[in-house]
Amino acid sequence: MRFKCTSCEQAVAVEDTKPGEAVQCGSCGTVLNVPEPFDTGYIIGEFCVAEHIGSGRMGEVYKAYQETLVRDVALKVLDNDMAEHSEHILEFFKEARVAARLNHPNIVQAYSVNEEGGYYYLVVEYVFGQNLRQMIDDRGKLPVNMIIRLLSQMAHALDYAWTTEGLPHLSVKPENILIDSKGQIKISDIGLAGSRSRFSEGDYKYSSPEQILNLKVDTRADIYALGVTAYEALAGQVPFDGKMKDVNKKHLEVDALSLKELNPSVPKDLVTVISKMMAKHPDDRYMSFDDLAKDLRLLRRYANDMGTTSNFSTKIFKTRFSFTENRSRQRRKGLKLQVMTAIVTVLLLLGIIIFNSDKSVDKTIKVDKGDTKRLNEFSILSKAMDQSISSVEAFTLFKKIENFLAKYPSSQQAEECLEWREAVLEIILRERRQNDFFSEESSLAQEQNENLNESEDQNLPSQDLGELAVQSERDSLRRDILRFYLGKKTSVELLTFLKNSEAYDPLWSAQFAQIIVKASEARSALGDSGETLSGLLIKKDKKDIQVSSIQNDIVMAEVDGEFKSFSLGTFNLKSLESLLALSSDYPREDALSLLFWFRNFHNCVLKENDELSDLEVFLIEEAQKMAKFDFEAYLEAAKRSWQRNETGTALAQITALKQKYKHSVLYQTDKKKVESLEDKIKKSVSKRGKK
Ligand SMILES: Nc1ncnc2c1ncn2[C@@H]1O[C@H](COP(=O)(O)OP(=O)(O)OP(=O)(O)O)[C@@H](O)[C@H]1O
Repeated sequence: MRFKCTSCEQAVAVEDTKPGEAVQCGSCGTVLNVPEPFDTGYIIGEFCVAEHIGSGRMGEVYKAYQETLVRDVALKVLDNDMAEHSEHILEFFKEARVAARLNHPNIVQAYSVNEEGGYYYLVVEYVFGQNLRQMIDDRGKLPVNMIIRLLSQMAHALDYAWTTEGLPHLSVKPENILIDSKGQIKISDIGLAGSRSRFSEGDYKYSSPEQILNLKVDTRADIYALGVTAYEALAGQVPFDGKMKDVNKKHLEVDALSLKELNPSVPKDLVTVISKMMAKHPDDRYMSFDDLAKDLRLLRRYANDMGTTSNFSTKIFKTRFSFTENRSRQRRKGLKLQVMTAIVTVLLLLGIIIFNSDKSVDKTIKVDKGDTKRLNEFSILSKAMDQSISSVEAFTLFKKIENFLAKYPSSQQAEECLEWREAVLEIILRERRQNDFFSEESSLAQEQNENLNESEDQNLPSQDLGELAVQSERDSLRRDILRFYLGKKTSVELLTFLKNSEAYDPLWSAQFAQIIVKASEARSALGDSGETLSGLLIKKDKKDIQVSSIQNDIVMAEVDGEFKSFSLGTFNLKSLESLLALSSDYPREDALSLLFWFRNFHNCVLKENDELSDLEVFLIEEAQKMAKFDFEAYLEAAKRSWQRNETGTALAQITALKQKYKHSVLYQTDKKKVESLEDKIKKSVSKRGKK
């Protein structure tokens, strides 16, 4: 484990020691006591724990500092109970990945999800401020304007999550609403509904009737919970209090006490909005957060005029509100009916399961011929199980088994498949643990090499499995990574990203991590000191040449014992070198370094007719797109300068364009266009000269 020395602030790494034992700091010699995991100073991944913030259903929450990115973060560490179940971990990772895709000013940003030493933790934006629970506890009833603002911001965030990812929050409550020091509202834990609900019965005081009844839920369940939250913040008490059983009953059947009576300063219109949010039947609520946001906008617009007697906007609300008292009552009846139906259904199901459990497998479901082949693949895996199966293969197989189960959930073969799925998951997790290559910077390269050698030495268990490993899931992940890479992300960001994706595709991530590290080295060598990239093998005029150095657009290389220089623009399109001729400045270096290292990393030299890997093809395509963009931008700039009569600039621009692209396909294709513009510019220049 690692922790920070309290004296010199350097990281101290210790092995086989227990918390409380005395050790000496390797840097300054101070004698220190080994802290408990997650005590202040404890280091996990690249995060140094600062303090414990609180506890939730998923586990403990800590404030920590991320030195590489110089920022505070919050670490949400999974409970041991939860971390013991591989399927929960997988779900946690899956949900965290979806959460990380969300990007909204009113949503606590999820950064990454990691594992170290058996601890699984989510890293999220740290919100410096208070949560709504603390505010209600400290201040009692909160101001009307603040709640309208809170509702609006929450509505935007929840609408965004629902419309972009189809994610309901399903745990909206004051504890999850954070208010930062500038008054900005941020909702936390979005996307983690499944992981959270595993270990508790839920936030019953905020649960919508449909959640209580276990019916299908959508974003309207969040509308209900947010209504309850707003009610509590304004009334200083929840609408329904007591034991879970009683509260559930009240959610289903009882109307809350009048908010107006509990807090006369709440305007009638706001009372109406909150009542509509808390309607028992989802159809009587706002249909979406967007609808709610519209009413809130109206409320805010008139906020200055709002008073206890104001009813200026009632007209507007009335036209929008779709429900009447009558309909509401009908709904309630309907709801009761649904409760009865739900109970009867559960009893029936229980009956069926108890008395006729054999029939839960429908043996008549036939597996298609094509899909029977899949089962053979699964059985091949079974034989190869104890041999070396890479995690990539395991992951692909896992996906396949999942698909099979989704298609034939109650077939005879499903049971066997479930067992295989479990076993495959084990492999994935085992590999994940083995690939923990980010724990120590210094041993990074060595560990990666080990991982790589291991994977190279592996005998692929079968042709079938080998093919399985090249599946689309993996490719899309690669694409993400490459986009990141080409999108000028820093290496640190990329490494963090890889660390997360490693759970998904550990082997490839490990390889790519090495490429990134090396490519960054190459890039900095290219950029600053002009140091060599000697040793790189590239293909030129059908010969393998060894690069001596690359600077700007010039490659120095030894060919037949002689040092020669080449313009990068002269490299063949189909080889990886063509990237240089095609891409614009920054990405060109990145992409090329990456490709060089990719090739060298695999100890192979690109031959003229070599088939390019998917990765390379993709990189080349990306580079081509970027180059096209760059080329057109040059052309457009020259044209504009010429139109503005800035002929000197125009000439310089067109000359630069030609110099940069004269060897590229882009130039060949648009040669006429370039030359005709050049002609026009030159004519203007000479006209000016004559004048
Ligand atoms: N990103 C964050 N920044 C600052 N404090 C946070 C952050 N996330 C959570 N907290 C605080 O940590 C505590 C525990 O949060 P957590 O989300 O784990 O549990 P909860 O919301 O109280 O309950 P539940 O797990 O049921 O959602 C809360 O007091 C919360 O305000």
